[in-house]
Amino acid sequence: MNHSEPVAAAIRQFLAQHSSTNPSFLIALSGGADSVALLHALCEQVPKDKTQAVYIDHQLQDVSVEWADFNQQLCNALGVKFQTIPVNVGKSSSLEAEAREARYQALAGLLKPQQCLVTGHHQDDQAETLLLQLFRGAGPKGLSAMPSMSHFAEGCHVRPLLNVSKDDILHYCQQHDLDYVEDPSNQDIKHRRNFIRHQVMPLLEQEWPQVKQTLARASQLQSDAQNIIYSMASSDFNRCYTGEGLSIIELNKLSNARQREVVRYWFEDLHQEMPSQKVLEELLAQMLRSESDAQPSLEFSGGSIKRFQGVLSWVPETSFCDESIDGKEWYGRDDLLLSESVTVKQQWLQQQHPELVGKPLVVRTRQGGERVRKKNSENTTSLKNYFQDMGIPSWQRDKVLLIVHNDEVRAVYHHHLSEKP
Ligand SMILES: Nc1ncnc2c1ncn2[C@@H]1O[C@H](COP(=O)(O)OP(=O)(O)OP(=O)(O)O)[C@@H](O)[C@H]1O
Repeated sequence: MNHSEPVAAAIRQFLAQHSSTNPSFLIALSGGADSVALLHALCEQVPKDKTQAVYIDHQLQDVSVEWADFNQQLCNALGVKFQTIPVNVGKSSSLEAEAREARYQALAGLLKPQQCLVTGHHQDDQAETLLLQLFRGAGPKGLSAMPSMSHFAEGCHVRPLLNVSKDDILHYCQQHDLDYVEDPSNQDIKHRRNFIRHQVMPLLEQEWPQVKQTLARASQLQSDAQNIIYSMASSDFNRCYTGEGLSIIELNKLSNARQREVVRYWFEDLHQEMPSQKVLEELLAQMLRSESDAQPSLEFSGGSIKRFQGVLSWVPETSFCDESIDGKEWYGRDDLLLSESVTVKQQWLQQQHPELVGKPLVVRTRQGGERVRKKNSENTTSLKNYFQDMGIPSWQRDKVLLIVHNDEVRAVYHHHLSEKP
C-alpha cells in the first residue's frame, strides 16, 4: 500500500477517527470513479463482513440496468455484499432534485442503527457547490461546506474523500486498474454544475492553480460562521419563545439580521420550508411594525403565521378542520385523513404524545365543558383556559381537533410540533 497516496490516506485517517465505535459501512455505489475508488480503498482496509454496497437505480436512463450489473460484478470481485434498489422518479419538473430525494430516502430506509452511510463526495464537488450557491446569492448556510460527518436516519453519513481531489481519485483508479462507468449527462453543460466544472473551473485554474482547495477552505470558513450564527439564533429563540410563539417585545430588542435568524430557526424547528430572504423581510415588516391592535396573518405552504396578543404564532394548515367532527376512532399508528385538507399526522402524535400511540383514541371537535389533561401530569385545565392561554381566537375554537382517550381530552391538535397542553 502506498502510504502517501491521497485516497488510501484519507480512508486510513477516517477509519482511525471512527475506530472506537467499530461501525459497519453501507457504501453508496453509483459506479462512477468516486464511489468505485471509495469502495476499493475501504475494502483494502476494512474486513469484508463490515461492508456492503448499494446502488440506487433511478430508472431514468436505459443504461441504468447495465450500471447495476457493472456494480454487481465489481462487488462480486471484491467479495462485498451488494444490492440494487430501484426507485421511481419523474413526477416533478426538477428531475435531479427528485432523484436525489428518492435516493436518500431509499438509503435512509436501508441504514441500520450504528451503521455509516459512506458516499464519494470529494474536494471538486465541494468547490463546485460553493460557486453554485454563490451565484444563487446564498448566505453562510448555503455556502457552508458539506460536513465530513453528520447524523443520518438511524446512523450517520460520512464523506471520507472531501479533501481528496478528483484528479487524485482518477489516478487511484488508474493505479489499481479499476473500471468505472461514465454518465454521459455529466458532459452536458446545459446543467449548471457541469458548466462550472467544464468551463468555469479550468479558466479559474489558469490564474489560480489551487483554486479548488481555496474554495473548499472558504466553504469550511462559512460553516464555522454558520455554526456561530446558529448558536446565537438558538439563544435568541429561547429568549423570544413563549411556549406559544415568538414574543414581539423580545423580537423588537434584536437587530433586523438577528430577527431574521430567529425566524429561520423557528421555521427549521417547525420542519417548515424555509422562506426566502425577501419573504422573511416582508413577514417581519408586517408582523412587527403594524398597529399594535391589528391581527395580521401571513399564509405559507404548511400553515400561517398570526399575530395575536403580542405573540407571533404558527398555525399549521392541518390544525383546524372545516367543520365540527363528532368523533373518529384512531389508534395513532397511521395518519388519520379527516378531509381533503385535514390530516392528523402520526408523526406528530409519536413526537408529542408517544404514550398515546396504539391506544383507542377518538378525534373530535369540542362539545363544551371539556378539560385538558396537562402533559406528563394528572392535573387538568379547562379547554376554555387552554384556548385563551394559547391565543386561539374564539372564532376558531370550534374547529380545533381534540385527541380524546377514555373520555378525557389528552391532547389538542393545534400547535403542531410545539404543541403542549
Ligand atoms: N445512483 C446512486 N446509487 C448509489 N449511490 C449514489 C448514486 N448516485 C450518487 N451516489 C453517491 O453519492 C455520491 C455523490 O454523487 P453525486 O455527486 O452524483 O451526487 P449529487 O447528485 O450531486 O447529490 P448529493 O451531492 O446531494 O449527494 C457518489 O459518490 C455516490 O457515493
